[in-house]
Amino acid sequence: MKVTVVGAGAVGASCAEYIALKNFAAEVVLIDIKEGFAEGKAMDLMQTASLNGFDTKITGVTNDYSATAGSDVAVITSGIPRKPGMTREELISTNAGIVKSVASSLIQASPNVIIIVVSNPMDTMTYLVHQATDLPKNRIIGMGGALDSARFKYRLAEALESPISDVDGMVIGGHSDTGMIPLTRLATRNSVPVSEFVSADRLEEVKQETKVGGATLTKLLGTSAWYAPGAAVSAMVQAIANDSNKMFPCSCLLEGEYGLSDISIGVPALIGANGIEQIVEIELSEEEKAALNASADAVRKTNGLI
Ligand SMILES: NC(=O)C1=CN([C@@H]2O[C@H](COP(=O)(O)OP(=O)(O)OC[C@H]3O[C@@H](n4cnc5c(N)ncnc54)[C@H](O)[C@@H]3O)[C@@H](O)[C@H]2O)C=CC1
Ligand SMILES: O=C([O-])CC(=O)C(=O)O
Repeated sequence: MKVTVVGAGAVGASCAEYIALKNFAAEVVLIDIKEGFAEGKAMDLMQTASLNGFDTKITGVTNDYSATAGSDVAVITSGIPRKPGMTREELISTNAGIVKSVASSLIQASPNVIIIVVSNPMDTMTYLVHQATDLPKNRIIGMGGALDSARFKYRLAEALESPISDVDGMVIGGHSDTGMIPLTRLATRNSVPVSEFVSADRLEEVKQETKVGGATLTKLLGTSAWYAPGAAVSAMVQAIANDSNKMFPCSCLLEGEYGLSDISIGVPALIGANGIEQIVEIELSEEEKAALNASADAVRKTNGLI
C-alpha cells in the first residue's frame, strides 16, 4: 500500500510515524508546502527505521504531487491548528481553501484514492471534499470519532480506576467542543455497563471531559494535540490496508441515515478496502437523537461558511 500524508507538521508526522511503526504500508509520502520540511521529517523518521524495526519507505517532497501518484490512501492534515481559547470552527477561512486545492491535486495524481480528512473544522472540511470532488462517497472519510472515542475510553478508565483495555465506548456527532456525543449509555467494562461502577454524576463529568478533550490539550500544549490524532488516523489506514471491516465512528456523508442528509458527521461505520464499507445505524435514545440533531444543526451552520 502507498499512503500520502499531506502536511508534515505535528499530526502528519505523527501519523506517518505510527503507520511506519505498524509496518503494514510499503510506502508513505509526506508532502508539505514549506520548502524542505517534509524532506527533513521523512529523513528523520527513516533514521528511526533500523532502531524501530520497520521497512516502510518514507519520502518527503515539497508540493510535488507527481510523487504521490498511485496512492491508495491520502490523509489531509494541511492547514493551521487552533491556539488556546479558539474553537476549531474559527480555522475555517484559512483551512477551507487549503483543503479544497489539496484534494483536487491528490485526485489528479491518484484518481482512485481514499481520502481521510483531518484538518479542522473536520466535519465541514470532509463535506467540502465531497462537494468539490467527484470521488464516490465511500472514499471520503473524516477522522474525529476514532480520536474522540480513544479520549472517552481514557476518561472512562480514569473514572472506573480500571485499565483502559477493560473499557469500551464510542463518541458520535460533530468533532467539536459542544457537538460530540459520548455514548455513556452504551459504554462498558468487559461487557458490564459502566453505570454499574460509577455514579451518573461522575459519568456526566466523563462526558464533559471527553467533549473538551482537544481544547484541554490545546491549553496545555499551546497548539493542538498530535500523538493520539496520529494514532487514530493510522488505525483507520491500517483497517483499509487489511480490509478489516473494523468499526470506527467517523465523519460520513449521510443520505437519510439517522434521519440526516447532505451532511458529513460522525456515525459508526465499517472501514475496509473500499473505505466506508457500511454506515452502521444503531438505535439511539430520544436524548441521544436530540443531541445528534443539535450537533448536525451546528455542523450545517459551519458548512454555510464555505
Ligand atoms: N480531526 C482531528 O481529530 C484533528 C484535527 N487536527 C487538525 O489538523 C490540522 C493540522 O494540525 P497540526 O499538524 O498540529 O498543524 P501543523 O501546523 O503542525 O502542521 C500543518 C502543516 O500543514 C502544512 N501546510 C499548510 N498549507 C499546506 C498546503 N497547501 N499543502 C501542504 N501542506 C500545507 C504546513 O506547512 C504545516 O507543516 C489542523 O487543522 C488541526 O486543527 C489536529 C488534531 C486532531
Ligand atoms: O483540538 C483541536 O483543535 C485538534 C483536534 O481536533 C483534536 O485534538 O481533537
